[in-house]
Amino acid sequence: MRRIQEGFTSFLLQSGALKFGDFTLKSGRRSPYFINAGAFNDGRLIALLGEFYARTIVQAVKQGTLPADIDTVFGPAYKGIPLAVSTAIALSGAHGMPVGYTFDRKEVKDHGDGGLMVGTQLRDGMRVLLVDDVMTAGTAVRQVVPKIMSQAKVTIVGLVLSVDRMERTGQGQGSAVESIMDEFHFPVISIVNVRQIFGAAASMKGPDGSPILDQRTADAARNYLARYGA
Ligand SMILES: O=P(O)(O)OC[C@H]1O[C@H](OP(=O)(O)OP(=O)(O)O)[C@H](O)[C@@H]1O
Ligand SMILES: O=C(O)c1cc(=O)[nH]c(=O)[nH]1
Repeated sequence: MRRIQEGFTSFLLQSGALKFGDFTLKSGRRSPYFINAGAFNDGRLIALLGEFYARTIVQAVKQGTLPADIDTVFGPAYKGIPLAVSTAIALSGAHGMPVGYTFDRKEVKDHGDGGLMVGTQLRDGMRVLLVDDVMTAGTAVRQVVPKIMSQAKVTIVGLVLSVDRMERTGQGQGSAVESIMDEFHFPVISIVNVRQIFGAAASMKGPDGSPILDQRTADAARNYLARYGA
């Protein structure tokens, strides 16, 4: 797994998906780093991303954390949509795990095909695997789970993320990921977490041989995690 984590950190940096600066998050927190899944904006990058998800899922199936018989991969709109599609392509192709893909509309469509969901329609008894890019406070997941369950009696078998930001949500010490696992009783697996990203990036050099992480960025990240990290 360590090789996946280092490879994925390089991928985040090279694609420009991992940015350093000053970002206001959905939770209102101001973060010195940000993962922008919108940077996976061409066929090669999104195919590579889908392959990282597929390899993580296959590994979790081998370890018994996820079941092998997943019916559909669900990505919450909007940025979850290309994740679900690229993961379904990678699983169904090279990994021999045929699955559907599903995503929600943010608004219900009342003409044509209509409905709230696009792709494989959810039916009672299906096993659904959620994918999303990052988790900070867990709000996106808390919003989408009831939406899924309003469609059919499915089992959500787990959630796979690109990055667990490992942030505390309330006064307690636990992370948002831990709260979601307690609340919904499914495993949450991340390709990489924020501490692994900074651990791997610390020894990486740019094309000109200079360190990827300058001291100021490393200090800002450390301070942010000391304040908000689980
Ligand atoms: O754990 P949380 O605090 O919910 O934060 C993380 C979520 O926020 C972002 O989505 P956003 O709602 O901005 O939607 P988008 O996919 O339409 O950009 C991101 O894609 C995650 O889904
Ligand atoms: O918490 C968020 O809003 C958030 C954090 C992050 O790193 N990336 C993102 O798209 N959203």
